[in-house]
Amino acid sequence: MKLPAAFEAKYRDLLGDQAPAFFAAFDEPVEKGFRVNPNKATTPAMRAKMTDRVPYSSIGYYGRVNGNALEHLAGAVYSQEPSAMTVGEFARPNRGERVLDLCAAPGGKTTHLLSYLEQTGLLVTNEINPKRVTALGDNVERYGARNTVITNASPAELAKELPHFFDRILVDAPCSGEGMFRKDPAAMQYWDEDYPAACAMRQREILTEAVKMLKPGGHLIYSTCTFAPEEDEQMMAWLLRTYPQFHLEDLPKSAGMVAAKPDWADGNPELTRAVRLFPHLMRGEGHFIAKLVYQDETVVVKPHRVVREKLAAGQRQLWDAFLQTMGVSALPNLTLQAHGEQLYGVPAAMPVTRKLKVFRPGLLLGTFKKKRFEPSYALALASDGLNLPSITIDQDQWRQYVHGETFQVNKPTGAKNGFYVLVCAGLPVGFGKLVGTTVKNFFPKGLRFLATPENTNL
Ligand SMILES: C[S@@+](CC[C@H](N)C(=O)[O-])C[C@H]1O[C@@H](n2cnc3c(N)ncnc32)[C@H](O)[C@@H]1O
Repeated sequence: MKLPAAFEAKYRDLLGDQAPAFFAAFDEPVEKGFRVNPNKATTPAMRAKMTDRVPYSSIGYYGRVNGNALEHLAGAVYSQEPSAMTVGEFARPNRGERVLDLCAAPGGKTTHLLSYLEQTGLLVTNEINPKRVTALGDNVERYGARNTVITNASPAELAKELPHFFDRILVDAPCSGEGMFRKDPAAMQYWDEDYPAACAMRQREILTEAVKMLKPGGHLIYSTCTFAPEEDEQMMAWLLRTYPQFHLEDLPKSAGMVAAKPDWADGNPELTRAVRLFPHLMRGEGHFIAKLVYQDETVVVKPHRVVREKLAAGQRQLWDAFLQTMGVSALPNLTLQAHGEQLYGVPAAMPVTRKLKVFRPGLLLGTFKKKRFEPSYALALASDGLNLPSITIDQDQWRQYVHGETFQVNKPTGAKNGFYVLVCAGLPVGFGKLVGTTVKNFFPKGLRFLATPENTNL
């Protein structure tokens, strides 16, 4: 692979006798990987693929999955390059925590964090770029999150609204992308020898805002997919010098990971606690990860006001009537908020914000039509554990469903006409409306495609 000459010269110098192996790795094939979602069912097709486990992740595997397969569309698997899985593993949140993913699209790390939050606590997942936030929304929807708010804000805008609020913040920083040259050679187009320094300036701005949002005792996880010391060791050295309240926590180095290199920055030995991933030393692309703990006794954390319910009396009646047909009295840990005709369930832990650009204030529950409530696709995908009425369909019926067709089912004994979550191989795949033995199709029009056994094979 033809690498930029200045890149080669830089790393020949930095890596010394390791340089030939490093450059040779650029001509090796890229490792593919996928994660399974522990909050969803595991299908037989998944089990057949879960043979070569990524050693540092209990939910990660080497191998490739098909984006059109049932398991992907229903959020049971997520395609992710194996090295990128280290970030979610080192960032691993505890149940109930308030977590911020500050640079989140398209959502690889966000879906990983969701796997460990198990629908508890709060995940605020943010993407500054309005064009990229849609993909983040799609992945959060597929993963079936009920504890997530998606914002489309700058780090400074978020920091104004949510000071010292989070237990854990992930900054998966925009970077010079050198670690992705092998996987995505187009990344080289943007690169010149000054690019890492320009990226570092932006990373310092992002980190300056991120530190304002951590609770004392909270954790900050910083990651890049570049080899550039300016954005890796030097960024962490700058942070430790600027904010003495931060300390690096030691990350275990396994499966070919190596310690970060103090002599590529200011010599601070603490930097060895961070991790570097080199493609010539492990099965994956280039990454850098550091985990910091914030210890500051002087910070006064002000209480945050939680979001209140907001919906008109008529809307409340329609929602209650819908819940009654579903046989449940309420959905746990969600505050109802109508935005026009759309009803959202806002995670109960979400505080009031005033000037934040919010892309999704929570889980979209559905839409108020004239005299009825129509449940959303997102609610069906997030329905694991909610005990909503369901109808089991087979793979042929699922293919008809994603193509937008109506289809026939064996009516479950005593089943009334109305909305049902359709479940295929244990996975909720969307709503259907049962009328007699016919299922009317509520699969989103924009997602429909002609599915065959071949093109939907996992
Ligand atoms: C490495 S990517 C994130 C990948 C994502 N975490 C994932 O795992 O799928 C970095 C993201 O930072 C965003 N970004 C760019 N400039 C930013 C800024 N000034 N503040 C915050 N995020 C920024 C980019 O739009 C991009 O989506």
